[in-house]
Amino acid sequence: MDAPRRNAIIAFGSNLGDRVATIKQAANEVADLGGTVLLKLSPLYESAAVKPEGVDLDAPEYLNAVALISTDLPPEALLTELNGIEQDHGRERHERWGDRTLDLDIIWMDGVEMETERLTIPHPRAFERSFVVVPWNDVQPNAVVLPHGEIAALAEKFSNELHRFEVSA
Ligand SMILES: Nc1ncnc2c1ncn2[C@@H]1O[C@H](COP(=O)(O)OP(=O)(O)OP(=O)(O)O)[C@@H](O)[C@H]1O
Ligand SMILES: Nc1nc2c(c(=O)[nH]1)N=C(CO)CN2
Repeated sequence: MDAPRRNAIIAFGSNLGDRVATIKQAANEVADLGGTVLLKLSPLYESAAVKPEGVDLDAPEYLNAVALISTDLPPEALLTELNGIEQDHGRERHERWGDRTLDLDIIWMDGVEMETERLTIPHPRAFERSFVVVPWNDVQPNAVVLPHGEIAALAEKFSNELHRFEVSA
């Protein structure tokens, strides 16, 4: 039987190195994954780094974006592929929420609710993050994820916490 094909939201974050190039390349690499189509990529947004102690204005600022994809990869296989792309972009893990060249998270997959040691979907912290919710609303403005509600309403609430990052041609 064919593997089920699902839409999913992938979040991109970068606050080290050439952030624009890294996110653009990573989006192309996600689009090139087997069984996967990139349906929409949001604009880039810039925001201060959120650390476990709160917003850190001394840390390099983040660029964030999200992609709406369609994929027949099962969740764990998709995570493995995303972790590989992070590694290819020099991702190092030191402390929690530490500065990074590239972070790729699975935010949501249609019809998937799971919590294992390796993977929680929907991403448990996504709905309190302006840098996820605002670009998510750009690519999927009709999304509703219970119990959180309409992504458009959450995005409206958070819209003053970050700004669009214009990339020159
Ligand atoms: N939905 C998810 N998407 C990506 N990774 C996840 C998810 N759920 C659980 N994980 C696990 O989280 C681990 C740590 O990921 P990572 O180091 O990128 O965390 P982080 O980005 O610093 O923090 P946060 O999870 O709050 O965004 C990953 O190795 C992965 O196994
Ligand atoms: N502004 C911003 N802050 C963060 C981000 C991020 O993507 N953007 N990611 C984190 C861990 O995933 C922690 N803090």
